[in-house]
Amino acid sequence: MIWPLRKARTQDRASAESASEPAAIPVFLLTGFLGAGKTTLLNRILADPRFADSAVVINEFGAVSVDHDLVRAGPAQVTVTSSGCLCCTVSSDLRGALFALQEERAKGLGTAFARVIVETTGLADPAPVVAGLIPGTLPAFGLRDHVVARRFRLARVIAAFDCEHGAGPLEHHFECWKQLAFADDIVLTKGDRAPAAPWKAEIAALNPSARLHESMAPDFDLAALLEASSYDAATKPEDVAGWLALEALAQKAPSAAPLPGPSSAPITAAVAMAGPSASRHGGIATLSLIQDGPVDRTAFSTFLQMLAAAPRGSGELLRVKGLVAYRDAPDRPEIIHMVQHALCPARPLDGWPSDDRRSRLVVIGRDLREEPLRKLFDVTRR
Ligand SMILES: Nc1nc2c(ncn2[C@@H]2O[C@H](COP(=O)(O)OP(=O)(O)OP(=O)(O)O)[C@@H](O)[C@H]2O)c(=O)[nH]1
Repeated sequence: MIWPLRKARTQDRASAESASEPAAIPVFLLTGFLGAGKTTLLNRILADPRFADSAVVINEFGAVSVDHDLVRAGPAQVTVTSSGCLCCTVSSDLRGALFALQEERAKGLGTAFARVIVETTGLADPAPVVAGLIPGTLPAFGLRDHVVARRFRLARVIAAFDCEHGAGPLEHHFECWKQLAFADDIVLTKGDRAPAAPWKAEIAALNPSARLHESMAPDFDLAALLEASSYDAATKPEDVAGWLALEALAQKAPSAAPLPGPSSAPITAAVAMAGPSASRHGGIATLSLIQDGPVDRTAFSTFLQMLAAAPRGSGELLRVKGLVAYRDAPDRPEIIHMVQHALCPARPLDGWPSDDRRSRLVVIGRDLREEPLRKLFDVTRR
């Protein structure tokens, strides 16, 4: 007789608490290597009325902002973190962004949202980001982190994998491998450019628990990616628990420094990822190329072709993205994408997406030679 009564009282208290405490907002981490198709997937999600009530956190690095101009956010609230790569600044940037979203929500400001989608940079190591979102894994700093831990929960990790250009990153960039290992869902992209089938066995062996989707498949439903759940590291490949434990150790140590990435090559390009990012992403740097006004169409096309044809000895080119306007159409900028050395079709816009009307490109690569690149780009202004 006593136990049922006690149980009932405990349940009463629990339900009273849950009535006063709003349910934690699910956070979906969207990851995948440079150019894998994260922003494309995010734009698809944001264009779907079922997910219009999403807030978005975008991480960009480099001296010039490009990424958030490529997101077609619609009514979604977009927060940009830009002090470094998310995996190196998770404690400050991501938790800070979530706290700010929560504060606005509490004050009734901003657009109401039912979930948060965080798009990481393509080089992000998912371990610190996931660790930062699982309460108790990384140290909490003050009220902010306790609020974030209570009000948000990591729901799913979604990784995009590029069937066309994925081989190089998977072989040479450990981040790519790790992004797949942490994922609940892996979206195979660019199935229109290269078949997805040959990748399935390899990816399933890497992460047997992940659900595989093909972004071009007629039955691909975005709702499957964004379903309510709680991230469970225990269901992932064994290494995942080890990487999370290492993050916790590294951050709890008094001289906490980010764990280095697999490469320790020196940074040579101009805008190397600042501060701690440099040690995690050793050797990979971002270079920003900016023209205040529109550029010459022919000269710019030559510039891109030369970049695409650049021999391996001139550095490892991983990604080029940006917004460029031509002199003959200064109010209709075009979105430029290159994934590794492959130029993607440019997408013209009806107008500038923000007040920043500079033609600007971000070039990401390893051991890029800055001077020749800048000189080549300067020609586009003449
Ligand atoms: N043909 C084709 N192109 C795609 C597909 N998905 C993405 N792309 C193109 O690939 C390029 C890179 O796509 P993004 O969505 O910007 O890739 P991302 O992962 O956000 O890239 P980062 O910002 O560098 O991390 C763009 O030109 C896209 O249009 C796809 O399924 N098929």
